[in-house]
Amino acid sequence: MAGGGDKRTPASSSSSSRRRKPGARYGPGCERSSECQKESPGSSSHSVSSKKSPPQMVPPVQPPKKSLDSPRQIVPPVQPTTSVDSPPQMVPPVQPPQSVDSGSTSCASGSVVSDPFDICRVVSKCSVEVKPSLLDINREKRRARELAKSANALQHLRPGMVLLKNFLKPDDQVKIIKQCREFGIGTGGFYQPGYRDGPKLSLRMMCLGKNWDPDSCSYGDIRLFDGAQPPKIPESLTKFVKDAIEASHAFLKQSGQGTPNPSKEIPSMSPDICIANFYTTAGKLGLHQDKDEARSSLTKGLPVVSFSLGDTAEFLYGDARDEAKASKIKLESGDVLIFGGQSRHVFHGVSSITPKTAPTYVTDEANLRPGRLNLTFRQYE
Ligand SMILES: O=C(O)CCC(=O)C(=O)O
Ligand SMILES: [Fe+2]
Repeated sequence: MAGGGDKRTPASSSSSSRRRKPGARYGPGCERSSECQKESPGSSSHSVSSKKSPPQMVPPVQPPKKSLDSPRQIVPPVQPTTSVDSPPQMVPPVQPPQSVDSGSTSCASGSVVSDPFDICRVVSKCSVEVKPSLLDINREKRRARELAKSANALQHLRPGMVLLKNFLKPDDQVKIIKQCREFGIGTGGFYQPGYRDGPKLSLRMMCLGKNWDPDSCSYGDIRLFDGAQPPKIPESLTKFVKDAIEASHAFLKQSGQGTPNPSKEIPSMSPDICIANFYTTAGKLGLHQDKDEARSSLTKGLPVVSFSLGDTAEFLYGDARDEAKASKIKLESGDVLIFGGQSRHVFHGVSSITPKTAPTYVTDEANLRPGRLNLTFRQYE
């Protein structure tokens, strides 16, 4: 969500300097205000009504303003349920004491509220589940590997934008999910961003490397509401990102793509930020631009590299914040989308998540909850 003031800010208006930037980044303020209420019970353990006044957090310290010249783009806000006068304050995640391993699920009632949010299911000892056989899982893994070699495995969507279908191998997907789960339940892990008296986003977010703050649309070294320092991006993840960029270059070099110098079209980068989003099956993300990284990174067009894991998303992208004009693609588990160079400021968002589309190695080996995990890697400077 380094959506340069243009990303995930919930909508509202206020004259304060910390007013929400409607439509910013994740654009939840506008598009998501109603979505936040729709989480399906199976997909999320939280159900917090936005109508109640949640306990208020210590007001976040105003982070230093970023030196971006480009003005933040404000989208006409869809009226939030919040009081216009009160400055937005982050709502602390509901904090039931919880040890994930000691059981955040109950046999009687299914999963219960837990924070930090666990993106994986805790498999209940007392429920009888019909699991796919190892044979089924292996068949699906084989299919994914074959698809990765097939004709449409790489797609040049527009200058600077490449889609690598099934790029992440099934076993690597499982490892990435498990790794994110560990980070996600630890310090600085997944939380549900929200605002006082306002809707909460129907996604959980966690940052690695640097923290992206939805309120100020800027990066910092610590998470303001709890002082947590985001863990560093592990080398294993960085390697997948570099491999993906190299694969995009090899693809662009191939005859027919007309790109003699692919690293001009998509520059290489060393990620030092990762924003992880977990979408429930009701999750969405409004059209936004990612532009909160430093100006040097943006002007070089250093790409955003996005990993999709779990259920399939309908992903929109285009030149304007206009869903009707946007192109649509499906992002499936294992897909890697890269947008840099001329497409670094492309508008993009997620219009829906299709339930029950995750492969069985994701649901039954990695135990990912129903929904989608998305990781976007960026280089800050
Ligand atoms: O979930 C996705 O595919 C997009 C996420 C995104 O745009 C972001 O984190 O900035
Ligand atoms: Fe984005």
